[in-house]
Amino acid sequence: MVGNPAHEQEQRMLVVGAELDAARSIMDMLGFLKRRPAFVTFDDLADELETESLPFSAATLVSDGRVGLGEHQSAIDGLAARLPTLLVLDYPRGDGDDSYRHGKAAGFASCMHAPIALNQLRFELDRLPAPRGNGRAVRRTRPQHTLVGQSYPMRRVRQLIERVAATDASVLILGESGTGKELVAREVHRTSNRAAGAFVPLNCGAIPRDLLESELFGHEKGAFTGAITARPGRFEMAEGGTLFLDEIGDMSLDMQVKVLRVLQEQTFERVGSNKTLTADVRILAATHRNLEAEIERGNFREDLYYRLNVFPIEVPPLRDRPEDVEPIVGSILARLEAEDGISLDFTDQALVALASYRWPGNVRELGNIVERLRILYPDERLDIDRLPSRILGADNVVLTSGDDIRNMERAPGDVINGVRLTSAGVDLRALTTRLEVRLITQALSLNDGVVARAAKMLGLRRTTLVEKMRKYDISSD
Ligand SMILES: Nc1ncnc2c1ncn2[C@@H]1O[C@H](COP(=O)(O)OP(=O)(O)OP(=O)(O)O)[C@@H](O)[C@H]1O
Repeated sequence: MVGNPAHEQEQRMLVVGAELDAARSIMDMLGFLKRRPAFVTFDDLADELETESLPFSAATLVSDGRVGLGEHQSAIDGLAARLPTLLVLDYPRGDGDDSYRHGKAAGFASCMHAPIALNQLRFELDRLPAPRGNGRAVRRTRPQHTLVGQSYPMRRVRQLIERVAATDASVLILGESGTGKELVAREVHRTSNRAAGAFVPLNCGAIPRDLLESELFGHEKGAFTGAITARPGRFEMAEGGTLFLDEIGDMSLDMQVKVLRVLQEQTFERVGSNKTLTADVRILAATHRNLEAEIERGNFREDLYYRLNVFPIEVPPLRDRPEDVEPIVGSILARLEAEDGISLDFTDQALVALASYRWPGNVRELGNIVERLRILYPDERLDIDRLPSRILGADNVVLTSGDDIRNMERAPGDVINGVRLTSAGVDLRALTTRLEVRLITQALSLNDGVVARAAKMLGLRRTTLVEKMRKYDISSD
């Protein structure tokens, strides 16, 4: 299935521009993203469109300001009607507003201002819709990198996104690593009135301390050793759009002061310059750290915390929304299959096992496991015995379905019907202990630590539960 020629054709991208040089950097990025770009000038576009079935899945149109979009209007309209088209405006913001308005009217799938970051382009490409009725180029709908899951906690997250998107408020996105904080940030941007501007992410924890300042604010030529040319920073790149400061908890105190100033005064300077620039940028920040604890430890500024925390969104860990596991697996499989044609399926038992696992690495860990299984078992339907041992380990009890848990009162025996022993075997004592500990802890927390009520819920005498709590060192608070 890999390398299916029809599929390769699906991935081709037509790039339209005034001349090849103007489109060079976007062509390079598209090549890197395996979109097999083919270039055509505005002048030749009409001829290209004569072909009955275009061998492309999408198009990118680069307007560098010298050729206004209006000049080739009918060809461009024809293109946008046949292929989902990404519009790249490669000239200073403000100059091309008319062309941009025209661009919207011509029905472009998306519009971005240069300079464009690779991951920004990848994200936009993932969101492009399928080609419209173009014969040969019709393909499966490409599922996108979007927030999947209809569990109550995720519906709540979506409600919060909806509520805050329309405002310009700063948002602090909290949650464990891999829960989808960046996706939440992208969703806020996508649904905000800054959506036509850039979404510029920056992982503050991944950039060495001494480079972070110039990464954020840019620098002038000669500002420090190695600053051979002047460079804009992320604030400038995000002008009119959104800057996503990931892992803000890892930012040093002196950088926190500088970010706070932009939040308060909307101004900053490039490193090595005393010219003050203004920033029309919405800030979204995320962290897996407990910032209040970091404030107490003196690692995070309280004033910045309150500035950022205008609207907090907490993304729940995957173990708190097991019903999302199956749809997320489905969406990951569909997306990857659209990319390389390899399919994979799971039996119901395997899906239940995946949903019962604790997922310490959250959705990222789930995605990695699914990707690995596709490589190991392409085009197979996987049962429970194909899953990694840690998923079937003593930490995990496999239940037949969520309904069985809810029906426990009526048919307690059903809960264990789905437990399956694999050839790897199991440490029964450890498994039983963990099951006991888990159910006791849950019963206590569901009953606000009231032991008598928890005991009733577990069908135990109070004294027996107290004994077990002592044995396993479980406290009631
Ligand atoms: N609800 C979801 N539906 C589909 N995919 C998801 C969902 N949540 C997360 N993902 C995927 O999981 C991976 C990790 O998500 P993301 O990078 O947004 O997490 P994060 O919380 O920002 O992680 P970190 O704290 O490590 O930066 C990404 O590949 C993302 O596409």
